[in-house]
Amino acid sequence: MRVYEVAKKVGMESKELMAELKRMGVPVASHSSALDADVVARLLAKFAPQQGLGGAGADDKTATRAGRGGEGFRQEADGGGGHVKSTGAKAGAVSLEEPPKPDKRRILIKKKKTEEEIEAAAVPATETGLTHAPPPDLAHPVPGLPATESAAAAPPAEVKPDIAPSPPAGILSPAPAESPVPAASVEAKPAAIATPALDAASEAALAKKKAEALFEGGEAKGAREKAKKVRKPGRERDEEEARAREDAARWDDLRAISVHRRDDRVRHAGTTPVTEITKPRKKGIKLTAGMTVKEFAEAVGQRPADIMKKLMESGQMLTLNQSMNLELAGLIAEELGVKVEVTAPKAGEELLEEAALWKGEEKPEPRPPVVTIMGHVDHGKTSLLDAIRQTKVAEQEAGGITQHIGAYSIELHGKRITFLDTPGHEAFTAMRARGAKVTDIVILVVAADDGVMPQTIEAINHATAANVPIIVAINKIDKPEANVERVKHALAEHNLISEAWGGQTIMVEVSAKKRQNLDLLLEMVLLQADVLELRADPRKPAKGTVIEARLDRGRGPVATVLVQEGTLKVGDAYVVGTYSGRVRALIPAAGGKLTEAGPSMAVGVVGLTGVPSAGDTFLVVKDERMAREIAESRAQKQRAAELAGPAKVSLDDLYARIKQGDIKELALVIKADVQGSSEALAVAIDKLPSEVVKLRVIHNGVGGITETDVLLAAASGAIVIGFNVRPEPKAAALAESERVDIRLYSVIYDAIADIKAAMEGLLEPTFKERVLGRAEVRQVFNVSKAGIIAGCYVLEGTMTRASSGVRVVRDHVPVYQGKLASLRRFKDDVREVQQGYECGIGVENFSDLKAGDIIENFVLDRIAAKL
Ligand SMILES: Nc1nc2c(ncn2[C@@H]2O[C@H](COP(=O)(O)OP(=O)(O)OP(=O)(O)O)[C@@H](O)[C@H]2O)c(=O)[nH]1
Repeated sequence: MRVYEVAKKVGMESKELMAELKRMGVPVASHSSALDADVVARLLAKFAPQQGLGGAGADDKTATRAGRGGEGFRQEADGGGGHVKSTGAKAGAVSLEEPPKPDKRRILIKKKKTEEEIEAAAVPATETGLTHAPPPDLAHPVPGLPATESAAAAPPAEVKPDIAPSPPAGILSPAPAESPVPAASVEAKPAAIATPALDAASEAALAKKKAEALFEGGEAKGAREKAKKVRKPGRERDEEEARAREDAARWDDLRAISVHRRDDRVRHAGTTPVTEITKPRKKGIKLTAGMTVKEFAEAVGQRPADIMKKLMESGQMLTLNQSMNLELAGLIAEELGVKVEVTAPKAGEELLEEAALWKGEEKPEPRPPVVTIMGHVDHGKTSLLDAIRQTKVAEQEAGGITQHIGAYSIELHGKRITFLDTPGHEAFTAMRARGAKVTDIVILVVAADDGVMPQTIEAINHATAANVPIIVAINKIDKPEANVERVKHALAEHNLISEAWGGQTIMVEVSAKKRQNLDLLLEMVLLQADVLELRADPRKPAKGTVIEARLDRGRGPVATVLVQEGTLKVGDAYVVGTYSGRVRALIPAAGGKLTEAGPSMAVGVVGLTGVPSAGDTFLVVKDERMAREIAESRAQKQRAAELAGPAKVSLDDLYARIKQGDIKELALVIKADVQGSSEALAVAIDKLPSEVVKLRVIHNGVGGITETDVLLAAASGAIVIGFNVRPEPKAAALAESERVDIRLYSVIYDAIADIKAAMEGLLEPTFKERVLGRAEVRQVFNVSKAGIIAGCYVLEGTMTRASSGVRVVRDHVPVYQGKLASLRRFKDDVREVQQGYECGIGVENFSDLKAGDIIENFVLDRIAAKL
C-alpha cells in the first residue's frame, strides 16, 4: 500500500502520516511511496482503532492543560489544523475550542516566557506536570534515548529559543493526571512533534542563518537590523538598534580621528588641568626674590594666566609684573613637578652695595657746585634766584620754554652752577632730615635795609649744622636805607666774619632788583667750589637725590633728580625709595630733552612707578630685577620701622647710647620765651661737664617750637629743649613722626638737671602702662613651626603687634610677661585683631598657655620726666 492510501484508511493526512513514519524510522520519499505490509499493519493497528473513540473528560483536561502551559505553541504547531491527537483526545474539540490563529507577536512573547522556563528547566517535569521538548533540529540527541527523551533531557543551555521557538512536544501529549510517571517518559511518541512547529522552528533558524550570512557578507548593519527584527521585540529591539547605531557612529568617529587629533582633544578637554599636560621647560628652576609672575610662569613653562589663577586660589591677586612670594612660588612649582632651588642672593641694601659697586677705576673730575639760597622773609631770596635765572638761563636758552623742575643750572665763564629752586632753610633741613646732603654752598641773603633777623640766624644755624659753607649776599644795596656795615656787624655776632674783616666768610653786596654784582656773586660761588674741591666721576652709574617729585598729568610721576655721581641716562634701571623701574626720559629745566645728565645736574626723570619723597636717593642699578628687589626690601624695612621705631635720640636712652658709643655729642635745639632765657640756658648747658659727651647747641631761638626746629633736630639728631614755650601743633605732630624728643621746662635748673642726669644715665623715664586689649585663650595648639599657639577670642579692645608686650594672666594672677611672637587671623599674619574676633596668638618664649588664660596686650606710655 502506498502512504496516501494508508492515510486515507486511518483518516489522516498523508503528510501527517509521513511524519509519523519518519518517527517510526520508516523512510518514505513521498505520499505515493509504497509501504511494506508489516508497516501498514503497524499503522493500522496504531491508528485504525481510534477512529470514533474519545473521552470528553480527557479532552477537557488536555485542553485545559494546553491552555495553561503551551497554548501558543499548540496553535503554532497546529498551523490551523488541530490534527494532532493525543491518546483519548479529540482533535476536533480542541480545534473548535481554540481556533488557531498564528500570531507572531504572541509567539514571540511566549518565546520569552519559554526562555525563562528553560532557565528553570532543572526543575523536574513532574513538578510542573509539563514536558518541554526542544525541536529536533536544535536538540542534541542523547545516544541511546528516543528522540523525545533525549530532547527532554537535553540541557537547557543548549537550547536557543531566541532564534527558534521550541514548541514543547510534551504539551500536546499530557500525562494522565493520576500518572506517577514523569511526563518525559510518558508514551507520547505518536503526537510528540507537530510538523508545523518544526516549520516555525526551521523558519527562525533560517532567518538566523540568513542573518549570519549577511553579516559575513559585509552587510553587517542591515543584517544585524534584520536579525534584530527577527529576534527582538518592540522596545528592546529599538534600544538595541540605537546602541548599534551609536557603536557604529563611534567607530566611524574614532577612525576619522588621527592619533594627533585625539591628543589634542585630550589636551583641550575642559576638565583636564592644563598644568598636568603642559610640560615644564625645565626640570628645575632657580627662584629668586623679586621674581615676577611673568618670569615665574616662563621659568616653569606655564601660561602666566594659569599661574595667576593658581595664585588667586591661594588668595593672592597679583598682576603679571608683580613679584611673587617665594614660598608660594615654591609650592606652585612643586605642584607642577618642577624642582626648585631658592637662590638667596644678597638682598636689600646688601644688594644695593653690590649694585652700586663699580669696578672701573675712579677718575673723579671737578663738578659744578650745588647752591641753595636762604634768608629771612622778604630779604629777596626769590628775587635773587629769578634775577640769576633770567640773566643766565634766558641768555642761554633764548625762546626756550623753561620747565619748573625745582632746580636749574647756569653757566658762567664755561663753568656751571646748579641752583636749587626751593629757597629757605626749611626745605634744606627737611632734605637733610632725610639724610640727604645735596647743597654744597649756601647763599645767605640778608637785606641791607633790614639786617640780621631771626630767620637769618636760623638759616645760619641750619647751614652750620650741616657743615655747609655760607656765602653772604647783602641784598637791596640799591636802597637808600641800605646799611651794609650794620649787616656785617650783626653777622659777625653769629660767627660769620667777612673776609674784609679778616674772617673767612665771603660777602657780596648785590641788588637783585637792579641785577647788580650778580656775576661777582656767581664768581665767588665758583671760587668757593674750587676751595671745596667738589669732584665726581661722570663714568660711574648715576646716583642722585630727589629734589622734588610730583604727579604730572601727561607724564605720570616726575622727580627732579640731582645727579651727584656718575651720569644718568635714558633707559637706566633705577631704584628710588620704594620704587623701581627704567628711566624713560630726562627733562632739563631749560626745556627740551636730554639723553643723559652728568654730575651736579638736576633733571626731571620720567618713567617712575610712583612719586618718591624729596630727599630719597636715586640709584641706577644693573638691571630692573635688582632694582625691584632693593625697592621691595626697602618697603619691607619701612613697614617694620613704622611698627618699631624708637626715638632717634632722646634723653631717656642717651646714657645707653653714650655707653654703646653711638653718641659722642649731644646736639640741642633750644627755644625759649625770651632771648635772655635761651641764652642763660645755653650758657648753663655749656658749663656742664663734657668728658663723656660733648654738648652742642645747634640752634638757640626765641618763640614756640616750630616744624623747622623739629626738622633741624631730626636732621642733626638733636633734642629740643623748650623753656616756657610749647610746640606748635604741627611741630608736635612732626616730632612724633620724626621721633624727635621735645623736653619742656619752666625752671632752668630742672632742664640742666635732666640733661646732666641723662648724661650720667640717671634719668629715669616714667612709664605708664595702658592695656590695649584682652583675649581669652579658648584652645591651645602645637604648631610644628610656630610652637604653642593659643586660639583666642578678643574679649575687649585690640590685640596688636604695635604694643610693648603681652601678659598672660591665669586666675587673675599674671604668670608671664613677654612679647607677642605671632598674631594671626586664619593663616595670615595680621597687625591687629579687634574685639569680637578670633585669632591665634603666640607668646615669645612661653609655651605654658592654657585654655582659660587671659592674654593682655599692653603699651607703655612714656611720661615726660619733668615739666
Ligand atoms: N629795592 C630792592 N628790592 C628788592 C630787591 N630784591 C628783592 N626786592 C624786593 O623785596 C621783596 C621781597 O622779595 P622776595 O624775593 O619775594 O623775597 P623772598 O626772600 O623771596 O621772600 P619770601 O619768599 O617771602 O621769603 C619784593 O618786593 C622784591 O621786589 C633788591 O635788590 N632791591
